[in-house]
Amino acid sequence: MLCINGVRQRRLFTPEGCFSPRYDHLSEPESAKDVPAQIPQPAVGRLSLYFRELYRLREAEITTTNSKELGKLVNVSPPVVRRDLSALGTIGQRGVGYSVDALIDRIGQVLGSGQQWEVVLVGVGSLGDALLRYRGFSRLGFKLTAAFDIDPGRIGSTIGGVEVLDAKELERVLTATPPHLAILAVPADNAAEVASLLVRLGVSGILNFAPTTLRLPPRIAVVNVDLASELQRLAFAVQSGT
Ligand SMILES: NC(=O)c1ccc[n+]([C@@H]2O[C@H](COP(=O)([O-])OP(=O)(O)OC[C@H]3O[C@@H](n4cnc5c(N)ncnc54)[C@H](O)[C@@H]3O)[C@@H](O)[C@H]2O)c1
Repeated sequence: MLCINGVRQRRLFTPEGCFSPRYDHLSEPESAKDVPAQIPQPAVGRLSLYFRELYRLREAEITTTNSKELGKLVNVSPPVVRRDLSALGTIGQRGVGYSVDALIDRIGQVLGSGQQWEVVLVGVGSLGDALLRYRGFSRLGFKLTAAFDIDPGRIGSTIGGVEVLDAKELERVLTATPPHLAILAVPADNAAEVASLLVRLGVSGILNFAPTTLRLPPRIAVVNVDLASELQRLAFAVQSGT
């Protein structure tokens, strides 16, 4: 589960658990004009899964799909697929199904992948190193532009094509080219301080891997990723047979 940290005013998710696509920190892209106001949070998770599978279909040179096929790929029923996709507007054709390209465009538009997001990484330990090497971000519109660490053994190295800079350079680099998002992969004890600095330097959203709760202004979107909690949920599911 991605745990959404509380944000009181401009929310990524509303109190009802609905996703409100946000473009408030950017000049509004053309695509944002046609984005549904709210989407239930579970549907957002499914849209992301459809998106991933649609990419696979496109790579396999498959040009159309339907709710049955898509549902099978992400393990949900065809009516759920149809409901999720109809919330995005009319994109399917009876008897023909959905154009893979059109669906990728539309879901990408709604989830914000139809635009380029600049992302910085802070903390290039074992986790940060793996994230820098991961090739899956770019196709979703996320560009890792810079990485920072305090360890002299890491500074100056290039990982996944990104040079690791001294964290002392954060202010200078981010002031020159403010990123939209940041990934925080520092130890928990240092996370709050780094997060506050990132916010002061203009970052609007933080993907937080540090096992700590960040207290940030309500306008900042925070998504906490906690694999240990996920394992705990899995163990619970196995134990309780759910
Ligand atoms: N969410 C998850 O599922 C998950 C999984 C693994 C690790 N973690 C967490 O992610 C974080 C990173 O884990 P790791 O295994 O890579 O740890 P690590 O110790 O290997 O790496 C942490 C890195 O952060 C750097 N660092 C420390 N303070 C910094 C600062 N102020 N500015 C910039 N860099 C700084 C360190 O030099 C080090 O390179 C930890 O908080 C860990 O608990 C989360």
